Amino acid sequence: MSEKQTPTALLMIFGATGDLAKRKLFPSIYRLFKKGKISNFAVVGVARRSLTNEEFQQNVKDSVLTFAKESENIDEFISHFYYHSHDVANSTSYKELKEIAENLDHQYELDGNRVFYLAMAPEFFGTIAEHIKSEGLTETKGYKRLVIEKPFGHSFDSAQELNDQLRTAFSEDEIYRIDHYLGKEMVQNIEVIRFANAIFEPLWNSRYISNIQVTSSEVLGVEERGRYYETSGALRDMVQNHMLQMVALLAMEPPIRLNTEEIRSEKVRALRSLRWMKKDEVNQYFVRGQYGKGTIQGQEVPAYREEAMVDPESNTETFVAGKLMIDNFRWAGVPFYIRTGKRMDTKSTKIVVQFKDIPMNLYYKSEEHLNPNLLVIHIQPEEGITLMLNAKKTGTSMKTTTVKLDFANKSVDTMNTPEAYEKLLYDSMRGDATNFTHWDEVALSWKFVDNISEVWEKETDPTFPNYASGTTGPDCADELLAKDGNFWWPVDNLDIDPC
Ligand SMILES: NC(=O)C1=CN([C@@H]2O[C@H](COP(=O)(O)OP(=O)(O)OC[C@H]3O[C@@H](n4cnc5c(N)ncnc54)[C@H](OP(=O)(O)O)[C@@H]3O)[C@@H](O)[C@H]2O)C=CC1
Ligand SMILES: O=C1O[C@H](COP(=O)(O)O)[C@@H](O)[C@H](O)[C@H]1O
Repeated sequence: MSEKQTPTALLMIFGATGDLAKRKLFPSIYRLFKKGKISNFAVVGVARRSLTNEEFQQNVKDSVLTFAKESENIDEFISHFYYHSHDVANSTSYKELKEIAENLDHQYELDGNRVFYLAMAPEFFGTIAEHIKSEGLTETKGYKRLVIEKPFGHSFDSAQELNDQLRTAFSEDEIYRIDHYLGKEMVQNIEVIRFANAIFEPLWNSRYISNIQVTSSEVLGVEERGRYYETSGALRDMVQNHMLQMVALLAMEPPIRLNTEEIRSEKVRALRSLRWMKKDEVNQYFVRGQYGKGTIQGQEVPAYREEAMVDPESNTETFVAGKLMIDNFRWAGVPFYIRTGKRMDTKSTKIVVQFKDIPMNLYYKSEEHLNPNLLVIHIQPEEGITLMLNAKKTGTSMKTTTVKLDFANKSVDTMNTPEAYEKLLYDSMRGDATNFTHWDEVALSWKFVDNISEVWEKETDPTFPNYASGTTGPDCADELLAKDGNFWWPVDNLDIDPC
């Protein structure tokens, strides 16, 4: 697992003038530097446009000041940054990069350790990896690792093709596939909540749990990503990766050791247990939606079909809800409900574990309504855990009331936070691949999602747009749970009645 607590490495960022580098990567590297987690390091930014080292360093500085909002030792920090103007298809340019890498290796005593971070459009991933290998950048006495952004393919077949290309240059244990949800504090906490608490693990099965709900709702629309989103939709954009990863962590068996291989192998087993749907069953288990216009925080927002670079008759889903069944001994009969959507009423990612009702109502009082116990894991924007219990109302009567036990972690940004990238970058530099997705997980997730998209791509949904922006999504999502006698627990305020 962790190789070294203060790793030394040359970080080569392909796509260093892009949005991800500016908003997430530079502020994250800065935080690692500021906390003293890295000191012997150098960064080579690689992108198409022509920039001097000084101009690039100024960009990095601006990004840190804007997104990390800090400036301590900033000039020392940016002195570690270098720039190389480069076209991904140009072999000569990789030779120049090799020379730069060797010089920096020597100058910063980096032991030949190299992390290649691909923060570029996915169509370039394979070409870059092949050139890195063919032009000798992987010939180094230290480690070589490839960190790769999403999306990892568009289907199982394209993901496999990409994987084969990457594997010509890097072995599986050198490939770090980013799923930024795995860097989130409370997603990493799922295992600890489950396996470090005697009060949960014995109950974590079909005897005591009625259903588990995982919601990731966003207020933002597709913004300027219409072109990408039209080919992706919520199913590929969120379900194939983040949602299934959270389900795998909730459903997996306790690993025999808390190391990368054992955790991954349990996640793979959980994904392998997902019930396979026949084509004519897909719409019984999964429903979709597309946002229409609406009002969010007092502002009118356009419908998805009116967004830039979106087909005015688009059939792309911006919302997905699904019922996953995990056909193994532990979970037989327990639905895992997932939902994710854009332009919803709240930005929130939450997991609600609903326990089964107790076998008798308190003292057989039929008029007394008892709420089920709930364990709520708040992933974002607030981070924490809530346990909903029943207790006696204060006073002389024996009436019950629901009480909340709350633990709140420090609140972080409402967005895809740099903290997640900070942890993942650090892990990639010190060789801990636990919170990255193994090819086996990617392959299983794609096969599951392909089965759904193959059905949806053949059927235009005549109800689109079927939810107004600023709402909790389409009615079909509520009907999906109502068929089972269940309902979605609200994600913004658990004190109110279920939605
Ligand atoms: N932005 C985000 O928040 C997130 C992004 N991602 C993923 O990260 C990756 C990068 O996204 P993002 O930063 O938004 O993309 P951008 O479009 O903002 O940046 C693209 C980068 O690629 C460079 N580039 C483009 N063509 C070439 C080429 N032929 N040769 C060399 N460099 C080239 C650009 O350089 P130049 O500008 O000089 O042309 C630029 O640095 C994508 O895979 C995306 O899916 C994942 C999660 C979130
Ligand atoms: O990967 C993605 O995630 C973001 C949501 O991330 P979050 O950390 O803000 O929950 C989503 O907006 C984007 O479409 C998707 O590509």
